[in-house]
Amino acid sequence: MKILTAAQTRQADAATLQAEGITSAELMERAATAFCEWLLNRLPLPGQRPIYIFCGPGNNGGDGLAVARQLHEAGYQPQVWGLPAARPSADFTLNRRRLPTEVPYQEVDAKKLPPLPAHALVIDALFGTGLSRPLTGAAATLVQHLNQSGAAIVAVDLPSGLFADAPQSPDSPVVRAHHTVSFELPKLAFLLPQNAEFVGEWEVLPIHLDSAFIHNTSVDNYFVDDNVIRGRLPARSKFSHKGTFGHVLLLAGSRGKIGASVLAARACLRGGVGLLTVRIPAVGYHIMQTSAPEAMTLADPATDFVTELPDLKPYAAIGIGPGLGQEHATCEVLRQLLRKANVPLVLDADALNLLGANPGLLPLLPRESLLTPHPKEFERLVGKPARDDYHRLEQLRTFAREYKCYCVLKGAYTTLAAPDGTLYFNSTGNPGMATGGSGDVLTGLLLALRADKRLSPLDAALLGLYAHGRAGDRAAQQTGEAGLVAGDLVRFIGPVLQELTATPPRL
Ligand SMILES: NC(=O)C1=CN([C@@H]2O[C@H](COP(=O)(O)OP(=O)(O)OC[C@H]3O[C@@H](n4cnc5c(N)ncnc54)[C@H](O)[C@@H]3O)[C@@H](O)[C@H]2O)[C@H](O)CC1
Ligand SMILES: [K+]
Repeated sequence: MKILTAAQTRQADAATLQAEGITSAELMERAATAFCEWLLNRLPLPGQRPIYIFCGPGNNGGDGLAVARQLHEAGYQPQVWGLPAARPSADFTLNRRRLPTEVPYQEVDAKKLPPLPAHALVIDALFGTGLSRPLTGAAATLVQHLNQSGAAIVAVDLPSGLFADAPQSPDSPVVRAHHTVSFELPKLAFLLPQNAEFVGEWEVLPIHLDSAFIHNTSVDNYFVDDNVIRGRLPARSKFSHKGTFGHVLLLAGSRGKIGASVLAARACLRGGVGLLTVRIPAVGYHIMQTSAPEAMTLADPATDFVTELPDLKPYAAIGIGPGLGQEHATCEVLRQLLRKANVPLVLDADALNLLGANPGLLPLLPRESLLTPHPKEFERLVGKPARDDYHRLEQLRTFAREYKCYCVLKGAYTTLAAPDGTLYFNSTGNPGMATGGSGDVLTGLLLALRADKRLSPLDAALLGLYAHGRAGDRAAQQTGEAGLVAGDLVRFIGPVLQELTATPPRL
């Protein structure tokens, strides 16, 4: 799914009006109908809960007025409050006129704001994608009043005061919505941790914007949901053999962190790899052989950490990092690997910390390497903290472009940057996955998919991130979020990959 900017959303509206030959008021009616359908499925019967609709002067306010009319038609008695405005939009004015006389419409007076009972439902239709500057004056006072009311707030399209795709100034008030109900495509603002307190739970309802326009519009950001991923994994041919799915090498583990290498190895095996060899310090030899008997184990001459790079010839892809430690000798192994490897690399955890501590190694990264930092590791990689979440995304884009790599920033909506700077936001996963070892599982899974020659590097990465999150969602259904441990994810990799596999066309 594409993520459009506010400007592109306006263009999509215009393209839709032209392609369908409808008026902007008709499109607004469609948005209001979708919103009301969503709301009516959740509202108690009329009369049980007071509904307040706050409308701004633009088309977001116009949506609010159309919603008020439709709720009235459904038997509810909303109160509408409008911000005083010198030049309301044409569709606001039209819907103001269409508002039945039984629906009270009052102008907001910042000095005498309406009292809001805590059990009220507030619909925030003050500002949407047309917000052009931080809120001040009556609008700012009203937003603070709504936030302090304790009422449940549902925002139309965007919480008022929040920009769709840019940071807001820290002193500008923003509505703290419990739900944000938007139209057609998600907005970048919904996906950033710094906006979570304003956006609440979010939903995107279809209003059938012109699909040709959306198809032809190039964007910097994508949201990766089930529709994008399902069927991306080709079915296995009846005649495939273990060579088809590649022989991979995993360099991992150090004394006290052998578990990380075991989790990565198990995930790699469940990810469908043909053959797996693990390079591990001698202390981990027996552990690996018993915990992952399907893997071949190459013990390092050193007991506690990896000190020697094995012959790389047999391998279709190589992973390095889980539990690796940051010894000097291990850093030399990484340096040699970066110099010698001519197959896809997956780098995680201590391999990234070593890169961060030795930035001279970064230019050695082979093209299309896949790196999987969490925000702290990413900060070490780029060498400076981000000002905010938007700035971090720009750092991520720049990093991927500069080193021609795929770089994953792990977290809620884990974000993949491709070498051309495009960002892909993953939609699966849950807070239960914020637990030690879940990154090691991701590394193993990505390594298996990266070795699968049938998948492009982009597809391998997108599929791996999506499947990892979905395995986490399945696991959490059984264990609860708090009870989830990384090993639980491994069990669900197989079934999840099966679900995402392409099915042959029906006869
Ligand atoms: N495709 C869709 O998703 C559809 C969306 N619709 C709704 O339309 C709004 C966007 O409407 P627009 O008129 O462009 O903008 P707003 O209503 O958000 O606000 C514009 C209005 O507000 C003034 N303004 C801007 N910033 C401030 C400020 N800081 N303080 C005071 N006033 C401000 C500006 O001058 C304008 O007067 C979208 O979000 C959807 O809700 C359509 O209904 C259908 C299709
Ligand atoms: K709004």
